[in-house]
Amino acid sequence: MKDKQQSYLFQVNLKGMISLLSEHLYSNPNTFVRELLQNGVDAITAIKTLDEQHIGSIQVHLNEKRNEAIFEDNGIGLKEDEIHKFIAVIGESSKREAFEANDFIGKFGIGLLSCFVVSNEIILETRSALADKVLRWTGKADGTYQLERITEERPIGTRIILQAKKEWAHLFTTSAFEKNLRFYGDLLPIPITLRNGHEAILINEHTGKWLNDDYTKDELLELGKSTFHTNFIDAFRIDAPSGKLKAVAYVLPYKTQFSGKQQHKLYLKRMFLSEDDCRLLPKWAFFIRCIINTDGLSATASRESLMVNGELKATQKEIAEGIKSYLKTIGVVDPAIYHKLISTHYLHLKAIAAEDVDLLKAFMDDLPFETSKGIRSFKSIRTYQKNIYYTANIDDFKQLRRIAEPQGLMVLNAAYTFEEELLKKMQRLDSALSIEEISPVHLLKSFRDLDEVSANAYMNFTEKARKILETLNCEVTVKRFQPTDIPAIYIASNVNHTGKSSHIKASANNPLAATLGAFTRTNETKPQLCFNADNSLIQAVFPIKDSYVVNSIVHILYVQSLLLGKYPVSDKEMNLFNEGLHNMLIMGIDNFINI
Ligand SMILES: Nc1ncnc2c1ncn2[C@@H]1O[C@H](COP(=O)(O)OP(=O)(O)OP(=O)(O)O)[C@@H](O)[C@H]1O
Repeated sequence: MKDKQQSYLFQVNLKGMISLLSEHLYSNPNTFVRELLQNGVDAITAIKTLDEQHIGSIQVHLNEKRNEAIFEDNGIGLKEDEIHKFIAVIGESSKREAFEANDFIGKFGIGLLSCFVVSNEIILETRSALADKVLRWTGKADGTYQLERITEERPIGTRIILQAKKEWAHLFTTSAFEKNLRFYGDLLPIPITLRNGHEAILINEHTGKWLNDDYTKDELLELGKSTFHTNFIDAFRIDAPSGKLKAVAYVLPYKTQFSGKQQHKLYLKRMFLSEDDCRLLPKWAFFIRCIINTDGLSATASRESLMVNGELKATQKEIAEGIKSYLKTIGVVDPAIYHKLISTHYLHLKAIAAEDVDLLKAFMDDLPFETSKGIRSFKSIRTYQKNIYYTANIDDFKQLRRIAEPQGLMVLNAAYTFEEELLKKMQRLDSALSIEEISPVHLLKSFRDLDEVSANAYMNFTEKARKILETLNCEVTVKRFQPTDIPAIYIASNVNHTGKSSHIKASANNPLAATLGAFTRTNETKPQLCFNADNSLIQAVFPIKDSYVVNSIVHILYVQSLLLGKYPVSDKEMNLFNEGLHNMLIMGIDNFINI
């Protein structure tokens, strides 16, 4: 090597490059159908710059016996120098630098190579609108090509002739071609005809009418039904000028998850691009399906997604605004649809309302929430009582819902995503609202202590009960609480040393027992049995002095409270219960109650 710096040119392994671009860039062997349609459309767009009145058409001739397909367009064609320059140079495109570049679908100069996936060679026969010669170019996957002149008379335009490789012969049938031509070309503005012998099928007869703003709502819904095989709740239009984008959005008639793939139909310059929304829709719009056409956004080279750039981001915002503005007005425009929308998609609406104040205002009153009195709209919750109480987790809600009822409280379950956020935002919006988080501890504080006289009167019983339950590692308390028909509540401890950790797990099923279980979470380390001094049975048993009787009653009430709280009961506890019951039966109630 000499000292002086020298420049070298990269070398390209042509065969490798063709294989890379044709076989590995595109995920689908049918891509050639799209690429050839697109070249035909672009060639017709180009000839229209010479003759505005030109009526373009694309014919696909199929010869199933010979596994041959010919794509024929009456577009601008190619001159000899253009063939050398654009067809034979990979990555060169006549469309990129053209004045009307934005009108063309292609730009990368590689699309034609997709034909090598299904065919060993590509034959292109063409007559340019700007020259008389009819030329045939034959390109092979090894990177060689021949160019010859043919004498046959030809109209202006281009034919691409492909012979299917054996393994792809099944794609060269009328049914496969019809399906693929429709899939990619159903929105193209140039008529595409599939011909097989005498048979001629027009591929895109009625398409694209929805792009006209005069299409009615019923027609849009019909289009949605035939495209997605779904009877949608509603259809509305979205315009996004940044992406020169027009879309019809459809509201799904069933609940959807917050994740999972949604099917859409995305077209770029009316050529089908993807069933994915290519990030155009906001992440919360799971309840929406769209048919979209964009004339202003760019595809990636594989033409299977959109390039993420400034226009795409601006378009995303405009689409999100479009959906939101529909949602904000639908209640006024069509109350029936508004209520259907809420009852089907309230979870998604809550997600949107959590990030958009206007939507929060528009929807909040009608959004449903789970409460201790069943599912209620926010409006009915806020009109039911002065203060709105909510729990931020499901366990607290389960614990509170039964016990809140007798206290005359409605408790709202705000454990689901967004709900607490919604409530807090509502509070900020409307200072007249009083929204407060509540927990079992709060409610327990509302349980009244006994006055000194009652406490002394019940001391004897309480002490006895304390001793009895000591062996079961359980504390005893006495309070006054609602509902009065409940004699005692078992309060689980969540600390393992009690040996009753399994009780705590099961407690979520029982609001009462679990309520008090939560109480112990604060400082208590032992479970408790809380007697209700307002309960008539407890009032009757408190004065009993007989230790034998008290023993039986305490065991029965203890196990009954466990069962009530849906806590598991051990064999030992069950035996105590049975024993107690047995004793009571033997004694006969009149023999031991001092009344
Ligand atoms: N049917 C046709 N009529 C006229 N010119 C054509 C036709 N098909 C291809 N060409 C020419 O061949 C060039 C290369 O085509 P190719 O499909 O490989 O790439 P492209 O369409 O330019 O871009 P892209 O890779 O984005 O599709 C085109 O730019 C165009 O000049």
